Amino acid sequence: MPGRGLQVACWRGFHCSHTMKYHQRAAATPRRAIMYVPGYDDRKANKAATLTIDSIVLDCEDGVAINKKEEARVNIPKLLARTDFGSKDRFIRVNSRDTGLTEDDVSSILASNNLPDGLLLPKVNSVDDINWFCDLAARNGNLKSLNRPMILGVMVETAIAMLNLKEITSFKSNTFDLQCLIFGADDFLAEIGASKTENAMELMYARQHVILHAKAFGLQAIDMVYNNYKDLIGLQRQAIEGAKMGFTGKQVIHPGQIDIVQESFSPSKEQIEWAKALSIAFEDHQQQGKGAFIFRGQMIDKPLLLQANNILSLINNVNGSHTSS
Ligand SMILES: CC(=O)SCCNC(=O)CCNC(=O)[C@H](O)C(C)(C)COP(=O)(O)OP(=O)(O)OC[C@H]1O[C@@H](n2cnc3c(N)ncnc32)[C@H](O)[C@@H]1OP(=O)(O)O
Ligand SMILES: O=CC(=O)O
Ligand SMILES: [Mg+2]
Repeated sequence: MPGRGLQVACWRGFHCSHTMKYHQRAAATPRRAIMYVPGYDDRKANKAATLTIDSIVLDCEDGVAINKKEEARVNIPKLLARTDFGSKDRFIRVNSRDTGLTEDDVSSILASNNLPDGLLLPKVNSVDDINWFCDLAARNGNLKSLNRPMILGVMVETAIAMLNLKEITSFKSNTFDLQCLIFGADDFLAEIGASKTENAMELMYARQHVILHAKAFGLQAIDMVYNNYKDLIGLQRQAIEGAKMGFTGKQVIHPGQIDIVQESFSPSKEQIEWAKALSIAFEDHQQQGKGAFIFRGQMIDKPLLLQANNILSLINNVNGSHTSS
C-alpha cells in the first residue's frame, strides 16, 4: 500500500499521544483521484486494475441498481481476492443507513478474508450514523484480523450533514481511522433543491464548509464528481479550482478523467522549484535574524514557508506512493 507504514505509524501516534492535535493526523497516502467502479462490473474492475490512479471505490451504492445490489456485495470480496490492484487504495462504498441495506453489505463484505483498505460511508447525517456503522462493522466483520485500523471515508451530501460537520469530523475510534471527508454534490443539490450551473456557484459555500472542517480536523477533503465526463476542459477547470480552494482530491467516474484530476492535484515543476528555493532562502534569512524578506519580488514570511512546505510534503507523498508500488 502507498505510504501505508507511515500511515499506520501516524495512527498509532495519534492514539498513543493524546496531546497530538487533529491537524497532525492527516494521511500521508495521496488520494488525488478516487474512481467509482460498480461492484458487480468485472470488466470495469479489471480495467481499473490496469490504470494509474491513487484510489478506487468498489461501489455498492448509487452506481449500482437496486436489482444488482446483492450481486455487487457478493462479487466485491471475490474481486478483491483475485485482482491485483497494485498500490491503489481499495475502498468499498456501502449503502447508507437509511436504505436498510448496510447490514447485508457489511456481513457480505467484512466477513470475507479479503478486506479492502478502507470503507466509504455515504449520506452521513450525524456522528450517530458513523457510530452506528462502526458498531455494526465491529460486530459483523472480520476487522480483528487486521493489524491496523480500517480506513474510513465519510460522505456528506445533505443539508443536515453540513450543519453537523464539526461533530462528524471530530469522530474518533480505536478500530476506524477517519481520514477523508468527501463532498457528495449530486445528492446535496437534490436535497437543497438547487440546479447545477456551469461554474457551480450554488455549491461554493458547501465546498468551502467541507474544506474548512476537513482541515480543522486533519482530514483529506475530496471534491465533487464532474458528471459531464467527456468535457475534459470543464473537468480541468473545476479540478484546478478545487485544488486551489484546498481540496486534496476529487471523485471521478471514468478512466478518461484520471490524468487531468491527478495532475491538477499535484504541484507543478515550477511550484516545486519555488518551494525548494524559498525554503532555503527562508532558512538563510532566519539565521540573519530576518523573519520577513523579499524573494523574487514578493514579501515572504512564515505563512509562505508553510505553503511551500505543503507543496513539498505533497510531492514527497506522491513520490513515496509511486516508489513503494
Ligand atoms: C454521484 C455518485 O454517486 S458518482 C458514483 C456512481 N456512479 C458511477 O459509479 C458511474 C461509474 N462510471 C460508469 O459507470 C461509466 O463510466 C459511464 C456509465 C459513466 C460511462 O460508461 P461507458 O459509456 O461504458 O464508458 P466508455 O465506453 O467510455 O468506457 C471506456 C472504457 O473505460 C472503462 N470504464 C468506464 N467507466 C469505468 C469505471 N468507472 N471504472 C473502470 N473502468 C471504467 C470501460 O469498461 C471501457 O473499458 P474497456 O472497453 O477496455 O473495458
Ligand atoms: O455520491 C456522490 C454525490 O455527488 O452524490
Ligand atoms: Mg451521493
